[in-house]
Amino acid sequence: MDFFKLLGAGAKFDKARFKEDISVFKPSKRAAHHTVDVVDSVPKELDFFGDHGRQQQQQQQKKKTAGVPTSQLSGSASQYIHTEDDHSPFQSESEVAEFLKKHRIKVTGSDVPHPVKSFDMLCKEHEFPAFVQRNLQKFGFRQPTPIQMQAVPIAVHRRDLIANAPTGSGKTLAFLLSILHDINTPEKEGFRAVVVSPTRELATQIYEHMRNLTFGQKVKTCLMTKKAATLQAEDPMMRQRYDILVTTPLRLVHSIQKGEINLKHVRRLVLDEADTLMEKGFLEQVDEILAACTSPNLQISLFSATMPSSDPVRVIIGAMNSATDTIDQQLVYVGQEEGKLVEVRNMIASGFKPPCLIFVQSIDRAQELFRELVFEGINVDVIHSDRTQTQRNRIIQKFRSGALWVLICTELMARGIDFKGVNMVINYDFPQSAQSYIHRIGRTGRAGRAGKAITYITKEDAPYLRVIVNVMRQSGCDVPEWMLEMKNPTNNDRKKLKKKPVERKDISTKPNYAKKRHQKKADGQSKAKKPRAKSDDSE
Ligand SMILES: Nc1ncnc2c1ncn2[C@@H]1O[C@H](COP(=O)(O)OP(=O)(O)OP(=O)(O)O)[C@@H](O)[C@H]1O
Repeated sequence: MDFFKLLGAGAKFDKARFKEDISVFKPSKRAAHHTVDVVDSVPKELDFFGDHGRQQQQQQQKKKTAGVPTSQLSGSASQYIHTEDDHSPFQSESEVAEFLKKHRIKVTGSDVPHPVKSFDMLCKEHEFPAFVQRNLQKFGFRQPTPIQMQAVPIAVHRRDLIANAPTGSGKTLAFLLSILHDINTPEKEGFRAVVVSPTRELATQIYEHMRNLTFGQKVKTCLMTKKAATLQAEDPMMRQRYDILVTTPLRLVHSIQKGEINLKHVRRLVLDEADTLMEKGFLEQVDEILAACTSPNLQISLFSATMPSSDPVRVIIGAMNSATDTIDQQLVYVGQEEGKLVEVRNMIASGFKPPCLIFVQSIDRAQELFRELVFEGINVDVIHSDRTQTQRNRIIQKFRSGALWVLICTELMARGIDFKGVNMVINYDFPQSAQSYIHRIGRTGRAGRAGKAITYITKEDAPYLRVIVNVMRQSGCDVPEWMLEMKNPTNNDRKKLKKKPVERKDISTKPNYAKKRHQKKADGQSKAKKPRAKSDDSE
């Protein structure tokens, strides 16, 4: 059977150019004789639907809408933000069940509080202070997204919570509102709420969001930077001035270890991108933070777009991963490593719609790609954890303002960062896990906007391709049948990939002799360079 005849939307394979590679993608014998159960093959923690039925429904729906421009699909922005005509309290449990179904909200746990239909209902029923509703209006939040409808009422009832909702679906506002319900006036007893997030960029974004929500109020939020930590260490009275802390784990652990911070009054702890924070490296730090939060009233909330299965009250927002309908996901086979540069250059030459984020798997590769693209006549820069904080802040600000068209980045930028208008994400290097894929492509298609995600595949990536294909299929993308017949990587393969990325040739169009000369020079310089410090960032 010629599997490549079956190529459909979502995958680009130049059969003439790569004819020798076709065998790499031949299906496993086992798979070729079975109907593939897509839901089964998606990692358990990402199977948010848990029902194959919806999967098929989605595929049928997709077929019906084939050919319709992405921007017209399912009302785009309305994917998360539905305007409810009826704001009256729920009359019966069956009405609640219907509402949850309509908004694709799944809740597990006992005695779960009802969702709310609007911010008005939320603020009235749960007695939020008046400024919250005022500031929601002021900053343009008219109608809650599904995660906000359900997670906030749960949290205000002082329940521990695990919340899974797609990238760009408003999780930040959900946990900030839950904190503000409890902590909305200054009490001068030090931090009473802590939000932990894996990167400084994300922490800054959360801090700014909270500043907007508390606009005009005396309740104070502190972003734990090096400077803030030093100031608070020098003057312990400073610590009493703040009520809410937003921090990265390592920064907070430093302060705890030096005895510069007291978390005994903390009664709300939020872990954002919680699955990352539960991974080795961060977990030890999170343990230490938990040990320092000694209040018997401590309430913990975990938020992420990807999360392993476990128990407490759990809210799952149905759109499985990221902006299901709003991200047009494509795979492009490029053969060898060199094929990627050809693709990127073609894209630039043929005109593309910036802003665009390009993900690579290491800092070295980010720099290499930058050196290649800097002469292409586009505004491009590169961000990773070896750049200074000032540089990182400036680059993000430039990218946000549109002054930068292309931003090359490492995994550092994969999570949480809210660039509203990103039109395209390119996975220049194949992501190391389904989770990484979901978060990376989730930088586009946010809050209902349309976006495009392109993933380059080389021969070396073929054994792992199914990981992404499963996610694509589960989010309703058209995936050619032959891809679904490919072998699933074993759990060991997955673990291996997660630990160490695929080895790749340098990104370079320089001839070999020039590379050697350059390498000699670089070796000489690196002897003088000090080793890279371990940072908070997840790379
Ligand atoms: N109720 C709302 N109405 C309108 N816009 C909203 C609403 N809630 C959030 N947004 C906007 O949606 C965007 C995405 O929100 P947010 O960054 O919280 O997503 P997220 O779910 O945390 O995504 P990720 O998993 O990628 O971190 C933000 O620009 C935010 O301001």
